[in-house]
Amino acid sequence: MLIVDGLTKHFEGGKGITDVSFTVNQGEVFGFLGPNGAGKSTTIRHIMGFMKPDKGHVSIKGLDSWSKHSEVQKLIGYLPGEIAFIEGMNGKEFLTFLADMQGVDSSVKRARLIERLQFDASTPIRKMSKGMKQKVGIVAAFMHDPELIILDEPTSGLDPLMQQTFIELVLEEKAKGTTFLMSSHSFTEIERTCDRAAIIKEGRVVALNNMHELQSMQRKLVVIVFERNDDAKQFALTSGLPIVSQGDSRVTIAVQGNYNELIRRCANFEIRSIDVTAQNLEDIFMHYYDQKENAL
Ligand SMILES: Nc1ncnc2c1ncn2[C@@H]1O[C@H](COP(=O)(O)OP(=O)(O)OP(=O)(O)O)[C@@H](O)[C@H]1O
Repeated sequence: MLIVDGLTKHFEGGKGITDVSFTVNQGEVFGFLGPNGAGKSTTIRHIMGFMKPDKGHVSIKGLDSWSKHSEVQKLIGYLPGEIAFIEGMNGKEFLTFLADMQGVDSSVKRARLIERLQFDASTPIRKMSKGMKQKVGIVAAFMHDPELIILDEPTSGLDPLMQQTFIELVLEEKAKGTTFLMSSHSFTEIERTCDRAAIIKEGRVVALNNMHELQSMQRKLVVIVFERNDDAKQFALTSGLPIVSQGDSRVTIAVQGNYNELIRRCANFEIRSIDVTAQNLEDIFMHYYDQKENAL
């Protein structure tokens, strides 16, 4: 469905993207992960045909994104990182305006999406919160049943309940065979929706994994509080597990699959509490790159 091949664009000042390549198959949900400024939006703008690459190309259903951009854009539902609204319109008027341009009668689906996302579309856009504007953008990307939906950080500004509704919407469309590419900072969002994901850093794809592989990269941080400070000290010295931090009666360790070992080691001590938190995406990147660099 989508082929990104050797995409390179260098901006003045040395930023940009270099040799970005990946493919997204029909019906697949593909995640695009990376820290701020990694090059996600730049890649997406090339896919949309808004920018001419220095090198490489993008094709969608065999059509070149740059030279055939108007045909390509008809196939896509697109949510940009920052939506450009038209002055003076309310949500409904803006969506009707877009629907006319899309040339598809999407009124039924539009109303359903507005109901699911629970917002008042008759609110003037200039009075809308960031989250409400984001909802208008999501409706615009989904309403005309495009074959490919491209979303640039779709849940930024949405509360946790709406993030959940968004995940459900993606899964429903996926079940119908819609293809997705979405950039995100949220591991949970990517984990719940995507089949595969690429990790981009400093303009280069540094990893391309299926979700199972990505999940196994996610370490858990386990905070153990011991009954006695001495026990905490001894545990830290003798457990052989990777200690992240230690102080008084508290020891934090990073666990990546070695749960049995953790439980065995803890069994010798009086434990007051154990808390487990998942590493955030940024930490996964850091850990992943550290490993890579050490391996080189
Ligand atoms: N038109 C441009 N001219 C010059 N530099 C640019 C331009 N567009 C993007 N950049 C730079 O290229 C780099 C990649 O930006 P991009 O917006 O693609 O990152 P991103 O991964 O989407 O980040 P974020 O998560 O913050 O949205 C950044 O350093 C950015 O400042």
